[in-house]
Amino acid sequence: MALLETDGLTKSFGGLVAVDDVDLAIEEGESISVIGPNGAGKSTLINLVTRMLDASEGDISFKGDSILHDEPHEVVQKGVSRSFQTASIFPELSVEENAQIAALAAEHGSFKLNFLRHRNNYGEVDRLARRTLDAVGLLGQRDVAAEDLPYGDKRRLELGIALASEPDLLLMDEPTAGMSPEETADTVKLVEQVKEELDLTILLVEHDMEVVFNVSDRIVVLNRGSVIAEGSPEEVQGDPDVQEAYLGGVEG
Ligand SMILES: Nc1ncnc2c1ncn2[C@@H]1O[C@H](COP(=O)(O)OP(=O)(O)OP(=O)(O)O)[C@@H](O)[C@H]1O
Repeated sequence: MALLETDGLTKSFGGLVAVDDVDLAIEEGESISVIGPNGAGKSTLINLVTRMLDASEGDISFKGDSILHDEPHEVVQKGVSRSFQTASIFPELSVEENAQIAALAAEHGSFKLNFLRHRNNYGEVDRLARRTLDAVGLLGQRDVAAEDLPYGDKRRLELGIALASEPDLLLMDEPTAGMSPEETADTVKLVEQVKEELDLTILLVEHDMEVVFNVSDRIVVLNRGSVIAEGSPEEVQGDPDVQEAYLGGVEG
């Protein structure tokens, strides 16, 4: 059984079909990248999986159960987390407080605002926050205000916040956007390290092909909402439909 599966997943915005009949199966432990020219539907696909958007048609299942009608926080609690391209950091709070809030938020739904249990469980929140900061290499900066972190470390904190819910599946939307080549290389290393350490399955949306080819077991290529190719980095690279889609993207 695949960890995440989409079946005929479709999202229309008025007349525009942003995601068109997409069947995707991500096995546990895989690193998959979704690539495609601008407007191909990559972000929409992630927004459907995290339940930020309602699907028009089709189904999404996680660990074998449909999550099509779940609330976004329920999906997080089931083990799907998203990092990057979200304003998840509280700038004035310390690095550790940011991680604690993320760990608390992840528990929130399951405790149904039962504050007493929250309090009893504070040790667990604390443990999770520290484990997360350790995994992203920020434990030594736990007392620093988040806004005072250098850019690369802020991105590390964003990753830490996503990991505080102890996900099985980590969705990453352009994790290296705006980074220098060194920061990009560091991020790739970090992602691979946390994947190993925390046993993650990864779905990556990324424009930087070097990053994609470095971290992916398998690549899915979207164009105008549809999957036009799927395979290993080598297979996808040599695919004429993929080259055509990218050239078309540049011209259009
Ligand atoms: N909320 C929305 N309302 C209307 N149209 C939308 C909405 N969100 C996305 N679209 C359209 O859906 C299509 C797919 O957009 P999406 O952002 O998913 O593409 P993308 O592959 O992530 O692009 P990029 O690489 O530029 O981020 C685009 O044509 C876009 O204009």
